[in-house]
Amino acid sequence: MTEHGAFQTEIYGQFNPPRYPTDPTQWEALARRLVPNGNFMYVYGSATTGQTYRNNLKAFKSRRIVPRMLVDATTKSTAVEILGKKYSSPLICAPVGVQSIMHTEGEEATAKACANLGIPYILSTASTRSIEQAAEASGDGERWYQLYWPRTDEITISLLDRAWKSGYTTLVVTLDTFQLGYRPADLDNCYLPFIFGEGCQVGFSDPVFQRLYAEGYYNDPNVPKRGLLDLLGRASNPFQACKLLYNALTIKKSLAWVTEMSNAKYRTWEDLPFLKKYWPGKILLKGIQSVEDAKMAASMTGVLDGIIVSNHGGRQVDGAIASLDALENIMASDMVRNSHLTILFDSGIRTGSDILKAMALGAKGVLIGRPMMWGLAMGGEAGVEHVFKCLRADLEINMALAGIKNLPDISRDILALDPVSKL
Ligand SMILES: Cc1cc2nc3c(=O)[nH]c(=O)nc-3n(C[C@H](O)[C@H](O)[C@H](O)COP(=O)(O)O)c2cc1C
Ligand SMILES: O=C(O)C(=O)c1ccccc1
Repeated sequence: MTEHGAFQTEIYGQFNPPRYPTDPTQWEALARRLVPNGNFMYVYGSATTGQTYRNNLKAFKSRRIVPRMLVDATTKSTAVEILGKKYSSPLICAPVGVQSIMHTEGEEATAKACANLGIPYILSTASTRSIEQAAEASGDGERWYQLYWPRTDEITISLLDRAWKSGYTTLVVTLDTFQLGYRPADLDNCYLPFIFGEGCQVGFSDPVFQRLYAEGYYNDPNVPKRGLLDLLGRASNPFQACKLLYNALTIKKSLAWVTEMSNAKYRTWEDLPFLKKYWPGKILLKGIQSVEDAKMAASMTGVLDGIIVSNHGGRQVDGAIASLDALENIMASDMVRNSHLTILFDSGIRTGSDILKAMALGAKGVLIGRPMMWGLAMGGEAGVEHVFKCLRADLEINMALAGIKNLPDISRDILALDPVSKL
């Protein structure tokens, strides 16, 4: 556990200027300059008009912290307990796919940064590293596995088995992305990394997927087979022929894996006990926004351990409720508040005071998405570490200045609605 003010000294006790900006509002602009435009836009982008994304941020701005004075804050601590384990801060790394588009070290860099700081790392099913590679990078660190629930049960069982054997302790089942949202930036840029196998490593390294693929399980009898000569005949030189052949082979395999990953649409609440049967650890549902769904989750004692209130960073439903508003609604339910569920939150967290606001509304921990990716773009492992260190110092300092001694004591009484935004 960290001592009083430890995160603040981590940032202030430096004799040289920091390598990366400490202002959270500068990370995105820096990342924009550092990576190719298509890659940047994939991470930055959101659904259709971007209104859900903007609403996520606005929901934070419309709530203001009302600081209390003459509170003895000498024992201030950002420590929290999540799912029965103690952590020095409520920060959690969000599951983010295709991290190689931000930095060549991809998920390995993020996993190492999290392990160095004692922050739970969540590996996405859409990763550019296998379950085992990411586990090795995460070492002794706490790690969770995010599931895009495959269509084929045998593959689901294989993924769960690999993850458990590789030391992942908690399963995060993402429900809101059984297909990608309508994302104009990627459509205009023709940007879809998975088609070329980027982000398919969890599947490509899976023995069951490999076997099924080799057995022709994914061959669609309705699609006429295009002959090899027909394909190669379209190339104007041998180099292009090799490229066409390579792409055709990868695209076929990628499409097979993407089909596997895009099938949560067939799942209902009744299917959840299946996961419990094959997963000995804790299970969280990610992507809950409605009070009704939160209540459903609360009724599933013995199967579910918690929910992550999230709208996927505004990337899925355009015009959806801001995630912070959803959290407030959900926490107003007595049934949810008094249930066994651990409530986590994401979508729109950019600063330490945002973390305070989400916790004041009832979150026990918060997932950081895009800011972590900007850190990855800025400097790989060191960049991700920097972003997390800044966020937790910012949290610690604002907490003390607002008169909050311990995060578990925080309540919504410290919040006021911004009168301007209500106009
Ligand atoms: C580039 C990108 C890829 C993502 N990939 C996944 C994923 O594979 N699985 C998942 O559950 N969530 C995924 N998410 C959603 C994040 O886990 C998280 O919900 C979201 O980024 C939070 O919003 P924020 O970016 O405003 O912090 C992704 C988000 C981004 C930006
Ligand atoms: O882009 C995303 O938001 C996302 O969740 C995802 C889904 C599949 C592959 C890669 C990322």
